[in-house]
Amino acid sequence: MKNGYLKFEQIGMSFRRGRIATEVLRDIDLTIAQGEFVSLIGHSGCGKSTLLNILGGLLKSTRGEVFLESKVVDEPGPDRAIVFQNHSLLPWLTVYGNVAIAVDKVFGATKSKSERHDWVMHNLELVQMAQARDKRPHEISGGMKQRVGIARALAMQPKVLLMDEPFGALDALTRAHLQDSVMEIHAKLGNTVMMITHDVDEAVLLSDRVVMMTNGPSATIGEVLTIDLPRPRRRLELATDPEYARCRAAVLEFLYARHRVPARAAA
Ligand SMILES: Nc1ncnc2c1ncn2[C@@H]1O[C@H](COP(=O)(O)OP(=O)(O)OP(=O)(O)O)[C@@H](O)[C@H]1O
Repeated sequence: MKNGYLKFEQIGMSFRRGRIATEVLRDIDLTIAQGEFVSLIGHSGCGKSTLLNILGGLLKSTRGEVFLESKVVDEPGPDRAIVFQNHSLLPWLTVYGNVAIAVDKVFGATKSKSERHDWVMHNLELVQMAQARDKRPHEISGGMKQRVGIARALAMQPKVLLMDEPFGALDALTRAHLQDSVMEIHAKLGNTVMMITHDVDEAVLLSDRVVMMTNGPSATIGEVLTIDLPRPRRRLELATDPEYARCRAAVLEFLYARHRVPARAAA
């Protein structure tokens, strides 16, 4: 595991509306090792998506830089694939076609047609969606759509997988299945992952570290909690694990005692 693989250095972000600038993020310093799974948690509106979009190259920070393998991130690229909360599949393409379009774009010049086909199928198998290859998005469930979105992102072989509340729109059971799949895939491939979540259990279950953000405006990193639970992690066993309970309590304490949403804090 290489240290300092991904670095946020003194990131600040302000949005300007007319003559008024609002500072959303300030002084974000974070170093992520290769293969690490990091979750970002914080109250709504604190700037989690803004930070992820800066890493994705979709937004340019007003201060500071992001470095991936020592190179400045300043535009979107296939080395940082994003999975959004609401799948962004193309409705007119099949499950296969939705993954193939990304594979053709990234590997069109380096892999043959049959290699690309095998690679699409390999990634659909990783998320258990190979059987549904000929279906279109409207014919499959929300959880299945998210699986295809994850397959498409993984198929790009990104250096970093960015996930913005990837399971937020799913029911609890589907969510649990997908969390297990993501843990298995992470164990198999060793991807570096940065995931936004609002779910404390999800953050503790999946992550090597949980990055907790203070409330906005001018949000920053309040605390970083290392989750020292051995892998593979099994949710049923963890339910009674004292270290799991300690980590969970630490995140809850940060969010609901020390950084309550302003409206409630004032109440
Ligand atoms: N393009 C933009 N222009 C102006 N303000 C923006 C823009 N994007 C985000 N903001 C503001 O920045 C703040 C942070 O937004 P962001 O979406 O990053 O928060 P978040 O923590 O991801 O929220 P949530 O958990 O609700 O998704 C909000 O106040 C939002 O209104």
